[in-house]
Amino acid sequence: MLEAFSGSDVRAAEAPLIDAGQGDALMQKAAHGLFGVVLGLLREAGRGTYGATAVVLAGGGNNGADALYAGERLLRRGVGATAILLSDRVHTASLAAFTRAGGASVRLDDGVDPAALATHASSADILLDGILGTGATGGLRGGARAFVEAFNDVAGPRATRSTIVVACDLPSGIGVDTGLVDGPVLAADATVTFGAAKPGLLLGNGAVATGELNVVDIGLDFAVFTPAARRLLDADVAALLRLPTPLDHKYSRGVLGVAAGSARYPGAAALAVGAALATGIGMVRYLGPDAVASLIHQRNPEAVASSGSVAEARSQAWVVGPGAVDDDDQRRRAVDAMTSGLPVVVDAGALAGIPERVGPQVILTPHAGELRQVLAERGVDAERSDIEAEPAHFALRAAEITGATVLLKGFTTVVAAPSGILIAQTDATPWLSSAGSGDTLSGIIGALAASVAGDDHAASRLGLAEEDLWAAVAAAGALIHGRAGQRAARRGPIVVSDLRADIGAVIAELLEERRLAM
Ligand SMILES: NC(=O)C1=CN([C@@H]2O[C@H](COP(=O)(O)OP(=O)(O)OC[C@H]3O[C@@H](n4cnc5c(N)ncnc54)[C@H](OP(=O)(O)O)[C@@H]3O)[C@@H](O)[C@H]2O)[C@@H](O)CC1
Ligand SMILES: Nc1ncnc2c1ncn2[C@@H]1O[C@H](COP(=O)(O)OP(=O)(O)O)[C@@H](O)[C@H]1O
Ligand SMILES: [K+]
Repeated sequence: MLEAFSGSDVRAAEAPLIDAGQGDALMQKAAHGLFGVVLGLLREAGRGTYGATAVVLAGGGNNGADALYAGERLLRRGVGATAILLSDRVHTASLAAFTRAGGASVRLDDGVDPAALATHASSADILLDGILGTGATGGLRGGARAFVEAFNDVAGPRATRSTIVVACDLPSGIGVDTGLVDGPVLAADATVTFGAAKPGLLLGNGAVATGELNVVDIGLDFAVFTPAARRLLDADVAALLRLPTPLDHKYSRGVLGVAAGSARYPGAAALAVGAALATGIGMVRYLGPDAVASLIHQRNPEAVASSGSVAEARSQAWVVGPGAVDDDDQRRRAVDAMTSGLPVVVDAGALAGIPERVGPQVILTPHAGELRQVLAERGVDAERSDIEAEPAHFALRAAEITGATVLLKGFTTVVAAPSGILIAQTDATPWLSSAGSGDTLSGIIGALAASVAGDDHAASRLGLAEEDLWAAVAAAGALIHGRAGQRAARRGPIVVSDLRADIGAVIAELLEERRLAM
């Protein structure tokens, strides 16, 4: 599990080492880690160090010093590096070391055109962003802001620009603890963060600006601190997957009940059932209109269908709501499932009927528009854009008010548990933003919930409290869904109903990694 600690906790973890006179050693470790990642990126781009060019952006704090020391190392390896100083008081010793190694520098002050410096920066192979680190407050200001705006103008969007931007500790322009981007941001191709990840690297637009995340160990001890956000890694998801044993039968492997679909939206139920079955669950029981059951049976004859009640259809977990609108039977089933005490994934149509207070085993899976509605019904007014800007804040708020686990969908999926823990996944591809994609996600999460429902050790295998298991299950579903999307996108644009083969393949890969790690 990747754990992220707030800027103030990182400072507190550094404090004893700095008091012991090791501040400079920490900085050298950070710079060395950054340098190593840059070498790797140059190699990946098919470049050596000789003849390659780098530009170091240095702000007024220690973040600039890390970048300048990394620049010094690059210079000594034959990289042509120059520095752009974006503050009047750049760290003296690191600038001197950079200069001694042969690096020229230019200061952005009155009379210097940011666009000219941006053009210079955008012609380099590597741009090291040492403008702002954990000392950042608010959106970019002053010369730093002018430079980043000019650079983004000149270099164009990340996907098409030629310079590789490497953020030192965090991309300048993101909120360290929130990921909030308020104004321009220097989006990175890779971020090298020191000591531990910061929450802003995992959340919201900050996660988008982070690119590939590398954590460099500089010897800080976080044992007494609580992570402010987490990200599941492959090994965590693999640890949740349940392998069938010779003693298993279809019921012991977990049965998922699905009360989804309606005369108006039959397809959503077929997608949720298909995705659940693709995870390798023991059985899916479908409850809903006969016409929807027939559609499901065209692709999944193994689904067991009826028009009965939740109490009659014995299951270990439920999915309710996808495609279920204007259908009183489905509405009743959704409420029965949510009050049954069993884990239940609540999506789309069922989000409008959540009882006032539920437990963390109830997993809500809204997109920002649906979360806006859930909050509005409980007296919290927020615009959809507010929720998109600060997804973690609003997901936590909804979890606190309802008592449910809340998974907020988007490029970055944020999961908030009522206990206050946050898990954020960035495994998806924008190709997944298509109709029916969320129905698939609920099927995957529901199947995982059914298969871990009887596993008393699942939470502790991940180092989590029992009550937070459902947040991990939801996040694991998001990882599998996102990864399946990435796999499918290699073939071309995604057709959601074709994702099921990729879901199975992703699970096979995760299980294989687990086998190799044992
Ligand atoms: N401590 C350690 O031992 C280690 C720390 N390490 C490194 O130190 C970094 C933290 O360094 P830091 O505390 O110096 O803060 P940092 O982010 O570089 O700069 C803050 C300066 O920026 C300015 N500023 C602030 N907000 C702004 C804005 N929105 N827009 C524009 N300017 C803004 C503000 O100036 P002001 O505006 O207040 O005059 C302030 O002076 C950390 O991320 C890591 O890289 C590693 O080496 C490992 C060891
Ligand atoms: N920009 C994006 N990049 C990656 N994934 C996205 C993006 N936007 C949405 N998604 C994912 O696509 C799915 C959309 O779900 P949802 O909005 O409920 O669609 P539907 O109800 O049509 O199935 C979610 O899993 C969400 O995380
Ligand atoms: K930075």
